[in-house]
Order: sequence, then C-alpha cells, then structure tokens
Amino acid sequence: MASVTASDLQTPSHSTPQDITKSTSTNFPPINIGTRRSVLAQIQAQSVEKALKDAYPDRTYNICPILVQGDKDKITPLQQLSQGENAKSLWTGELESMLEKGELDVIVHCLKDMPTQLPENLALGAILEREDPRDALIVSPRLPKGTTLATLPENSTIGTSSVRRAAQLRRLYPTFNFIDLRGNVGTRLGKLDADGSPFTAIILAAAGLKRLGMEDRISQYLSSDSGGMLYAVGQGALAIEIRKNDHVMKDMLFNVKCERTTRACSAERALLRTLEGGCSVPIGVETSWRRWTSGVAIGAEPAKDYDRNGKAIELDHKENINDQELVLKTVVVSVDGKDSVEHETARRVTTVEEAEALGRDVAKVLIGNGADKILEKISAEKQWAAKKLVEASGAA
Ligand SMILES: NCc1[nH]cc(CCC(=O)O)c1CC(=O)O
Repeated sequence: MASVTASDLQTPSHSTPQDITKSTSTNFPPINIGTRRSVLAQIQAQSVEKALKDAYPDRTYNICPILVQGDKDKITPLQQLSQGENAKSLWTGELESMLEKGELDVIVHCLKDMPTQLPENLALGAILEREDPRDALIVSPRLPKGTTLATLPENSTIGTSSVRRAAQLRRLYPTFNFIDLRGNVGTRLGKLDADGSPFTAIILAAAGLKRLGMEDRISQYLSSDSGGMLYAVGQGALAIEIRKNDHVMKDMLFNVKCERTTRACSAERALLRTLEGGCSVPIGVETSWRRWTSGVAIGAEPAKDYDRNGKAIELDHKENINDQELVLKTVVVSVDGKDSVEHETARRVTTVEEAEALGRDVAKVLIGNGADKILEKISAEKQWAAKKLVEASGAA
C-alpha cells in the first residue's frame, strides 16, 4: 500500500470530516493515541478518542498506554526528580520520542502538565473543551461532609505537593500545616482516609475527580468567590500534542478543538510563559466569559461555567464567542504566603493571538506590581536547593 502523504490529504478548511475519510478510509492505518498508564490518563485518552471518533467515525483508533519515567520512580521527592535537565523528560520524554518516531500520532496530556515550550518538531495540536477547572477540597472521613476551608480546624494538616496550592492557602489560613502528598488520585485519597492518617484534608483538581466519577468526595469547590483559591494555568483542559509537520492531524483536530477553551488557556499560558513560571511556581488564574456589546460589558458578574455545587451551567454555545469578553483573574503568591500580587482584567479577544496578548499584558502588570520580586526569590531558592542536591549526590 502506498503511504498516504500529507499533501494527498490537504483539504480546504470548509470541508466536512467525511471529505477526509471518504473512500480511502479503509486504507488508513489506525491513529495511535499515546497516554500515560494511570486509570485517569486512560479515561482522558478515551475521551480524546471519542472526540476524534465523533468527528471522524470511519477512522480506527488505538490507545497506547505507556509507562513513563515519572511513574516508575515513586520514592524520590518530586522536586528532586524534576530538577534541571530531567524536568521536561520525566513525564513526557518516552511519549514524545515515540511521537517523533511515528510510533504514536497524538499524545494526550493534561494541559496543566504541558510545558509552555515544546520540543522543536512537536506542536500543541488542539485543546479540548475544559472540564471543571477548579481545585477541590476533600476532607478526612472523620470530619463532617460539607466542611469548608473556613470551617476546618485551625491547625489542620493539608496534603498537597503543589506550591501554588500551599502558597495560596498559607496566605489565607496561616495556621494550616502542609505535608507533601503525591501519587495518583486513588493513592492520595487512600492516604487521606487511612487509619492514623496525618492529613485533615487534601486539595485535588475537581476535573480529575469528576473524570473518575468521584466528585462525591468533594467537600468544597474552590474559586475566587468561594475559598479564595485560583487554579493552575490550563487546569481541567486536555491537550493533544502532535508532530509539527503532521498537517493531516492538524486539519483533523480543527474539528475537535474547543475555541472557547483554546482562547482562555492561550491567555493563561502566555501569562505563564511571560512570567517564566513552570508548574512549580505559585501562579493562580481564573478565566471566564461574559457578554460584551460595543465596548460595554453587560452584567457585573462574569458568566460562570459551574455553579457553587459544581453543577455545570449550560453555556449558550450558539452565542458568538466574539460577542463576549474574556475575564482573567490572576494571583502570584510567595511560597510563605506573605507576599502576593493580584490583577483582574477583561478584554474582548477574537483570536488566539489576541488572547495571548492579553496574557502577556497581564503578566507585565503583575511584574510591574511586584511579581518579579516574588518570582526572583523563588528561583534563587530553587537554584540554591539544586546546588545542595548536586553537592549531596557528589559526596555520596
Ligand atoms: N499535576 C498532576 C495533575 N495534572 C492534571 C491534574 C488534574 C486534571 C486536569 O487538570 O486536567 C492533576 C492532578 C491534580 O492536580 O489534582
């Protein structure tokens, strides 16, 4: 069988999915979807497979769960594992080299875990519709259901390995203590629930729990108007990584991506890129859309995707996204929670480029208001820790 090249399949953007798959569909090899091995990762890969299948029912798909380095080593502390050179390759190295070699056609990621800079020959192919982006509070079974951050005991011990979550919580609740907690969702819940557990509560992304059907464990959804916590850049959204020169896949993904999520997350990622923050930097964001007419935003409250109980509110997708403006709330917090800079702004963004410009502009405002000093201090401390680590391993 002659191999199908990208130029054979170049189709005008107005073409329907059938135009691409029609007649020659049986000649196409399956689309190999790479993912990590955890249950959650595989559920996420299945939702990407479903999105692709809905748009291209004639193609065949093959989910390939891969055991990656970061999942093999569960003993070395995360921050140590992800120092310097290892930082990028730890979770994505194996998958990306398989994608480069053509053994995979797409990789499914949580957008939150994707670096803002990708390897030269790979690209972010699409961002899918966002699941609930908020953080969630899960309390010990020894506490009453419905316990909130505000009603937790004063000296509660919170399990999280996220610097962003801990920093924001330290700022709001200076009496809380924090213990590192890693592993997949099941492991973390197990550690919270165990007899003699040191944890009063843990924080997890609502998205992961919802995908696993475990949202009944959520005691409080955290947001700017409930709990005062902002989420991580890209949280709750799935991203598809492809080869940069794979124009066939690029065209296919055009019918799979969510424009609303793509614009919001593009603003968030441009902000992060400009602030040069990795996943370990305490930057919180919250994005939403609200109606915009001729320069006048209607309604003081931004349109919410989810109500206070985490129930999805129907977004009117017939409403033109270009008649809305993107509201971007941001916070940068020092690790000890003592210093913070916040900024909120709204702007109509009709393209991804405009969304990115919004993110960069907000980053500049944050820097101007003192975020640079907070981030410099964090990066100096990180370099110090890395140096100590090298010294310690040299001595061993
Ligand atoms: N860093 C781990 C990670 N990466 C993405 C998610 C949540 C799911 C998502 O954001 O789509 C999680 C777990 C967590 O933060 O609780």
